Amino acid sequence: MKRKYKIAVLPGDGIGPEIMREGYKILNVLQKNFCMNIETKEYDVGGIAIDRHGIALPESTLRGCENSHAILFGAVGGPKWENLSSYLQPERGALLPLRKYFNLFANLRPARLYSGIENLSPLRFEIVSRGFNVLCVRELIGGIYFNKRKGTKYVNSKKYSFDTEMYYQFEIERIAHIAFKLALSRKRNLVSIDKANVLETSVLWRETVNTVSLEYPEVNLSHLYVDNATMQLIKNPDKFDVILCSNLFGDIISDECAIITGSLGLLPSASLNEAGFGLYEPAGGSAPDIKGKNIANPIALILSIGMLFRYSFQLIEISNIIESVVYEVLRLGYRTKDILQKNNNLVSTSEMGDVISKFLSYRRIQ
Ligand SMILES: NC(=O)c1ccc[n+]([C@@H]2O[C@H](COP(=O)([O-])OP(=O)(O)OC[C@H]3O[C@@H](n4cnc5c(N)ncnc54)[C@H](O)[C@@H]3O)[C@@H](O)[C@H]2O)c1
Ligand SMILES: CC(C)[C@H](C(=O)O)[C@@H](O)C(=O)O
Ligand SMILES: [Mg+2]
Repeated sequence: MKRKYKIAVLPGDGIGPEIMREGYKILNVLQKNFCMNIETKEYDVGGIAIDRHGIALPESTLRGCENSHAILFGAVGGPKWENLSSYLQPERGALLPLRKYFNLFANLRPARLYSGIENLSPLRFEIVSRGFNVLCVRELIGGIYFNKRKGTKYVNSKKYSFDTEMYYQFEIERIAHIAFKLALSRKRNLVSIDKANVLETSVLWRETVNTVSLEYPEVNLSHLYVDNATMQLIKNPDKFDVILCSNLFGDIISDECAIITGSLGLLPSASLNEAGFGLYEPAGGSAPDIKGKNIANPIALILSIGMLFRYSFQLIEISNIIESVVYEVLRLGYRTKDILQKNNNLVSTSEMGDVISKFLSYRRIQ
């Protein structure tokens, strides 16, 4: 009997449902043309869940995710829910708890500028023609995002707020091992990013990454302060291979990596736990500014499906095919508005999904 692949689909808010529609087209092609037994079940999450169930992460959604082999996530958040108490909002009420609940500490965000489509980048051709192929490895369930010592208080009637950055050594160790292992399968070049000239957590981060590095003598490790790293990425993007960051620094650095490749709408992500269970989502958000216009780029979501097949189902060939079809379509000049250049063929969200699924349907597993 064919293995059944059960995917919990959480479209969410804003452009989430729009790009997810294109994701379904890809899954349908895999089902029909690649004879895969894929079962999808959709659940509410984020603002839409607040509207329908009163909370951003309903029990039914959590149970649905638990009963699946992987989670495919669109995006959450938007102006409609911004005035709720912060812990009830879609981001802090659903996305962060989902990451924590499933222990998804390893966030992989691969950003790549393929040759022939360097013009997608806002950087000068002479810089990007040297190449850009980076895997951002972000710690996802620790640090300043999750520490409970946070809040807003008054002292002598002066209002203040605080958040606390804190890392256990084991949290740094486990994400460092992931980054080193991934570096072994790439160019063996790892840059760890911190702010060890100022922050205690970064001193521990650097010390721990150095200790872990002793187990990976084949990997060339270097450290950069985060301010310098943001600059070096723009100046010498080709010098990076794997980047290791804390939760907050990884959030920022990964958006920078995305725009080096042309758009946030191109950056996929996988968030994994020790057992390999994963949540897959575009690195970008619900993009309220372009919601409902059929102009959002569905590629980050489609590449996230590719990552899902790679990391949760170990179907590497399927994942490679999805990736290569996406880059073929881009090379042929099909572009959504966010990455449109002169002489390109402007397509809508749904047309991009149609083109990619059509090209995918011509492919076969060897
Ligand atoms: N994973 C998530 O669910 C997630 C991630 C980031 C932000 N958010 C939420 O999304 C909302 C908007 O946040 P923001 O505006 O800071 O970030 P955003 O990522 O939604 O948008 C930033 C910019 O990138 C563009 N963009 C993003 N994805 C795109 C795509 N697929 N195609 C074309 N352009 C795209 C947007 O139009 C916008 O100009 C907030 O509520 C935020 O908290 C959610
Ligand atoms: C929406 C937000 C909580 C989230 C994060 O900060 O992790 C997003 O920006 C991301 O990059 O996945
Ligand atoms: Mg982000």
